[in-house]
Amino acid sequence: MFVHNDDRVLLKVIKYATPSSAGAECVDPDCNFVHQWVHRAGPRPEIYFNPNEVKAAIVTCGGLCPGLNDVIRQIVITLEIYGVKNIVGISYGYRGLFDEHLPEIKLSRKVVQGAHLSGGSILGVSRGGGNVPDIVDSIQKRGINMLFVLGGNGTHAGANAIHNECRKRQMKVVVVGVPKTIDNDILLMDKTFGFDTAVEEAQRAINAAYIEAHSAYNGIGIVKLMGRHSGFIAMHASLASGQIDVCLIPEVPFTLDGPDGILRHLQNLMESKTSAVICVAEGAGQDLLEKINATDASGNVVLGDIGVYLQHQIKKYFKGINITADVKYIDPTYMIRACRANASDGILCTVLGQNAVHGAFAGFSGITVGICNTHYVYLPIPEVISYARSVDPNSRMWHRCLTSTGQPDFY
Ligand SMILES: Nc1ncnc2c1ncn2[C@@H]1O[C@H](COP(=O)(O)OP(=O)(O)O)[C@@H](O)[C@H]1O
Ligand SMILES: O=P(O)(O)OC[C@H]1O[C@](O)(COP(=O)(O)O)[C@@H](O)[C@@H]1O
Ligand SMILES: [Mg+2]
Repeated sequence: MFVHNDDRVLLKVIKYATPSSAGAECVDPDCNFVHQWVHRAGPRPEIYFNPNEVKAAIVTCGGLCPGLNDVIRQIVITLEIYGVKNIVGISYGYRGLFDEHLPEIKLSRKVVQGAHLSGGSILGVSRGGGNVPDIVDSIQKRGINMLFVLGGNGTHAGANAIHNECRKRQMKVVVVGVPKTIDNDILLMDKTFGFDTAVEEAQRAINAAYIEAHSAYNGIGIVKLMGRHSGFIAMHASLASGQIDVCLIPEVPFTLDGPDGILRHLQNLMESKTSAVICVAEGAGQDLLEKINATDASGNVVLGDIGVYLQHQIKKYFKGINITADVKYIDPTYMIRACRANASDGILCTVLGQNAVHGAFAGFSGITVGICNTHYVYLPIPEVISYARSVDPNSRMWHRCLTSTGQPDFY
């Protein structure tokens, strides 16, 4: 069963009645519906490559994310179904494309069969390094003509630059991305793989913090979750657990001190229910911390530890008002990131991997695959990385989260 090249998927599916409807995005006062669509993903009847002439390479970049191995596995399996025999893995992200000491890893169904049973990436990951012309020289030298790039915003910026350089050199090479970000910060898609697993795994940490807090006299638990600029994991994990009293995300500023601050709210919670659990995203409250003024190898800003800071400030506050408080801090971030994908992400990874290969065989390049309104689509890379997706503080989901925690505005 083939997909027609003119099949389209709508990006927006709500027709708002008025600009005042919750979450309305209207272009005019009547909220007329504007059709915005993207290509439907899937196999085409005509293929652009002779499978015998394909050398496919897969590379995984950036931080780890549950599901990387599932996607690698499915790309390999689907390529073999198309009849491709020359499939390689690139070691340690883009580094494997410029460091000549890192050999290619020969991939086949046999090699990847059980890869999804563990977390991480069988190919390894890395941040930073590499200039695009050197990477494209290496692609040319190795005879790679299909490149599958698994990574986040930075990786996709690299993938797009590689695609443009290949076009400039008139190379018959397709570059297809599969968005990997546990933070779920890629635009235009329902979610990215690994996010669901992260939310699920975070429940274990939240539950531990809850039990500790509820078993202690005036217990306060703090759980820090990933999310550099986007609080999706913290928001969804808080909503899922129903055990969180205060959820803090990068998109919503807060104060600690004063009558509207978090510390006073915690004091009220100790008086009313004798325990509290806080879920904080790593990028939250950075304005309260001393700037580190450093970036990682990829140029991402290094954040201060908001969890440690909160723990310290809460302890100091309760000591100052002479109230006993037992504060416990849990940072499960790397334990979550190293997990294998759950069932729902396993399906997402499988379908994304299959569609990445269909897109490459259709001859599309500079694209990435995603799920949009429950349908699988191909999106142009520049569109999805024009900025990082973040939680809208006016969104219904954030308000649902606030209703669930019962927290006030902290400013
Ligand atoms: N603007 C860019 N152009 C080219 N390559 C980039 C760019 N930004 C990041 N990269 C490369 O992409 C890789 C992954 O980036 P990083 O930010 O660490 O992870 P993520 O892809 O998850 O955002 C790194 O090797 C980095 O050097
Ligand atoms: O310790 P590392 O590798 O820098 O990773 C930490 C970062 O990785 C993430 O989980 C995801 O980041 P990427 O999308 O860039 O891989 C961030 O939330 C976090 O700040
Ligand atoms: Mg990045």
